[in-house]
Amino acid sequence: MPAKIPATVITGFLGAGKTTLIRHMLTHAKGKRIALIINEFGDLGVDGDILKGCGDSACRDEDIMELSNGCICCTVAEDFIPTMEALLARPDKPDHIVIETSGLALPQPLIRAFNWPAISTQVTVDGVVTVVDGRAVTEGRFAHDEAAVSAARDADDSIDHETPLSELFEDQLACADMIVVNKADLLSETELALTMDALKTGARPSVQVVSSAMGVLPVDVLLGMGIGAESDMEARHEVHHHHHDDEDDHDDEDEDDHHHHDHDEFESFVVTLPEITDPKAFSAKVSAIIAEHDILRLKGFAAVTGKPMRLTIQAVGPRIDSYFDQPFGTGPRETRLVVIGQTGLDRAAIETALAA
Ligand SMILES: Nc1nc2c(ncn2[C@@H]2O[C@H](COP(=O)(O)OP(=O)(O)OP(=O)(O)O)[C@@H](O)[C@H]2O)c(=O)[nH]1
Repeated sequence: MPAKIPATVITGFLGAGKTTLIRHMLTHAKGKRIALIINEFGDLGVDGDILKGCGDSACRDEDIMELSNGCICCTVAEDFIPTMEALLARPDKPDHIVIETSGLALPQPLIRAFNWPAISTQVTVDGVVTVVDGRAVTEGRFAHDEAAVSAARDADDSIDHETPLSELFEDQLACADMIVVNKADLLSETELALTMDALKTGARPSVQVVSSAMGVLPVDVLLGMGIGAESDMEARHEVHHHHHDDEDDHDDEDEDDHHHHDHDEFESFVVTLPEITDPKAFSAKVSAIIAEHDILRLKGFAAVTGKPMRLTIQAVGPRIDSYFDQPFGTGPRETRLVVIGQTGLDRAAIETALAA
């Protein structure tokens, strides 16, 4: 039997730094051929675009496969499995497969899909890497106080104290074989140490917790964890159930209902604008709009008058980043931004404010 191809799943909340980490990995995995499957929330393939054309890469553009933008947990059967099968049917097989889940995905159904016969005979899960925005965690953006929650639960089983945000975050952590506390550059040494300790305390004993800035980690640390064993799959499963143990004993179907529900909590839309003239002023305005409308994530590309390069705009919560990344291709010179938030965003007001 030929050796199975190892697959690494990269998960983590919106804007944690998954794409940044993968980009670093692809440009430092010399000699390996990596195939990449991307599932992004929102209708604009920003991540795929950033990863394609990143020059000296272990992944050729044709080895980057983007899943249609549905939620990966709900479309595993229709989308992910056929994509994997197509990849595995190619004559030139990759050395490693990397899957980037959307920041809003619950990774569990995806991980279970590796047990499908057509896949399990050829691919093994090497590890699940959960990327965490160290700054957001330190600021308590996903906070929920573990002790307070369990005390309240003990007092009254029927109370659901978790917001969808913290629940998603915990599910992503529960699946991890390795937790990467990213954005270490935005933390003091003490903050970083405290955050890492807190994550270690909450994780299974075998889980490694490492830190990074801009996703810089040795490729061998990320790929080649060699944790495909059934026992670990079981462990992940159990931790997952543990987090929902307020709802008795549910089977897989219940879980599917459950995350359908989670995904109704979020929405996204794309705003298309003409060229912008003043990137600084535009960034400042975008920041203000994000704060006013409680937008979780905004990203895309802007056309700036007089500049041949397109301006990549990335905002995660209150932080906004912009940089010129590559020339406009053949596409129209326009500004396209994807806006992601919890359901109830005032789309009309956001569009008007951005266009003003
Ligand atoms: N300061 C700092 N910024 C970072 C770091 N890692 C990523 N970023 C920035 O954070 C923003 C989001 O990074 P991405 O890599 O796109 O995050 P992601 O997890 O792929 O985002 P989604 O795909 O939208 O969920 C970008 O502006 C990055 O440049 C880091 O370690 N430090």
